[in-house]
Amino acid sequence: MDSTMKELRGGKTVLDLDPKSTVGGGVEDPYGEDRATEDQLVTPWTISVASGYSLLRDPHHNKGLAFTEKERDAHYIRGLLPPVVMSQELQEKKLLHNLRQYQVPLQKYTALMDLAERNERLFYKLLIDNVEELLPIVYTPTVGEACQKYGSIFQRPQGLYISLKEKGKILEVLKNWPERSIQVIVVTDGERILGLGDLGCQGMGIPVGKLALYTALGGVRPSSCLPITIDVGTNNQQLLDNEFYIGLRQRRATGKEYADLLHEFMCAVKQNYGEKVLVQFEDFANHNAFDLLAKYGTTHLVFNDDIQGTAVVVLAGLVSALKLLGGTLGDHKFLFLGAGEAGTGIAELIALEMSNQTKAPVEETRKNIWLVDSKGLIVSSRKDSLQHFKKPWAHEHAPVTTLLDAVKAIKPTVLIGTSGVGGTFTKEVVEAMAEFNEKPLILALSNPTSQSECTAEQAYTWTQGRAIFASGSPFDPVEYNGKVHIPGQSNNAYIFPGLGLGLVISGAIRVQDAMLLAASEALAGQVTKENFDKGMIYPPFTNIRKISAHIAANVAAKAYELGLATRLPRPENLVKYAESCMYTPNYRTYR
Ligand SMILES: O=C([O-])CC(=O)C(=O)O
Ligand SMILES: [Mg+2]
Repeated sequence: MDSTMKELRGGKTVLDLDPKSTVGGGVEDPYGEDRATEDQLVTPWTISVASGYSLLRDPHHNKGLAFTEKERDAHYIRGLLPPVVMSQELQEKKLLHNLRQYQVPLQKYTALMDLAERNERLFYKLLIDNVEELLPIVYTPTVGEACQKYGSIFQRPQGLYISLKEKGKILEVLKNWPERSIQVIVVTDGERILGLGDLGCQGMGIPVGKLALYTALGGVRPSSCLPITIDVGTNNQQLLDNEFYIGLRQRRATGKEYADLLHEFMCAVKQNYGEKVLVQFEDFANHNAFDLLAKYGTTHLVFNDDIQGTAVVVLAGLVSALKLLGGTLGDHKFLFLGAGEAGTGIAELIALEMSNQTKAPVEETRKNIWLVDSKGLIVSSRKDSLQHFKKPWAHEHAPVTTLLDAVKAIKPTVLIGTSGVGGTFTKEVVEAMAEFNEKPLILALSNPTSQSECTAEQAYTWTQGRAIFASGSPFDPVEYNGKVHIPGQSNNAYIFPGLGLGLVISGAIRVQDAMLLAASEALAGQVTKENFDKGMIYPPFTNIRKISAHIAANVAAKAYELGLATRLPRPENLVKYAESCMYTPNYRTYR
């Protein structure tokens, strides 16, 4: 096989396999070097490094104590390590043991980020093998606290920072990133980090966390992932006053200045990486998120995780909840608290799916869905003063100012919280839901845990154990009246890794609603009878790589059907193909 020379930072050279090997009946394999076959693990690439010292400090190649005697001789490592040779499994066991000694989640977070910086494969092996335990550390909720304290805990940059200072030079900045074949970018401007508000440049923890999940949960190769934070300032005065703040010390640029920087960024991304690179918008504020998605949705491969990813995971949860509740989507009535990205995004996807099922126009199916924002129920008399994304939901109704009154007036079967404000599903609200629903479906989706509209325990207690409950952030199982209830985690982490993998392996060039529905259907299809018997509406995260492969396959199939896939010919068995493309973190043998 061909080899290519790659310059390592510090002037060392590594011989690497050409990542564009051809596999699977002539289909160009986007993952090349990272296919998970046994063959690959025992007859791996050729690597020759001028200095063993630099090999030990390169997180992509470092294996620490797992370097074998032969490798220590061949790659100038002898003496640079203690004599013992340790297996990856034993290294993993040791790390897990050490992590469990920390009482504070943020300490676990920094320990895991240090590991990623030191030994990437061990980091991913640990994360994949212990996903349920470590997801709340690397991701929501701990990542939220990490962003709040990012300036203080900052050690090394983990992604690309593009600030107003880089205006006119964004293409050059992209070229400074050491990897060239980027397939997925997650970008934030930090203005609405989870439900925590404007964290400015410190929002970087979010793209880093999301992309760690792209690799661990979706099998996208780490070197193909690029976290980016766009810094246009922050309106968070506490951060501006904090001496350790890492971002621009100015208030947010808006209007043309903002739009121009974003436009330069989007153009530079396409110019540098081509049209098949996926750009995932993450945690932008409402007033930019919808506009960016609309503006670039027709020219770039873009996806908004908060509008679309959250919608897909919630729709999947609703479809599987129907197995417990009975009826069709059209038989249910939905009430949202929160009419921003997540609220209106979910509402629109539900209305679309209802319309597909009943053939009624979407203008009709929307009428089963009601939204409450900070000023009360969204009704037609408020139309003039509403932001454009709220207008489709302004139905005929007398004004209602509180959530409790809205619940009493609308009598929803499903209550969905996307408000970003913790504790807003009060006892009265939840009890009202339980009054006219045998099994009230309650989704408290705001993140992190502190912003959840109610806790799992509250939902089960206030409904005498009758609620079907899921939340954005994880909650432990709750015992009520001798029965254990397992809350679902309705988080877009179920979706974006598989959806992104599907886009990448099919070479898709656009995201369309039909692909979102395909992703949702695939997730709902992964909930087993055993899960339903336990009252679960989502499968456990332990199976997430298999789930992601099914989501990827369904999304890719839809991309081919719509003529949006460029990777030809279409592989016959897309699930198998998706699985075969997934990155595995096991060490390779270096010859
Ligand atoms: O990051 C998460 O856990 C889910 C999400 O996108 C958000 O809350 O903004
Ligand atoms: Mg988000």
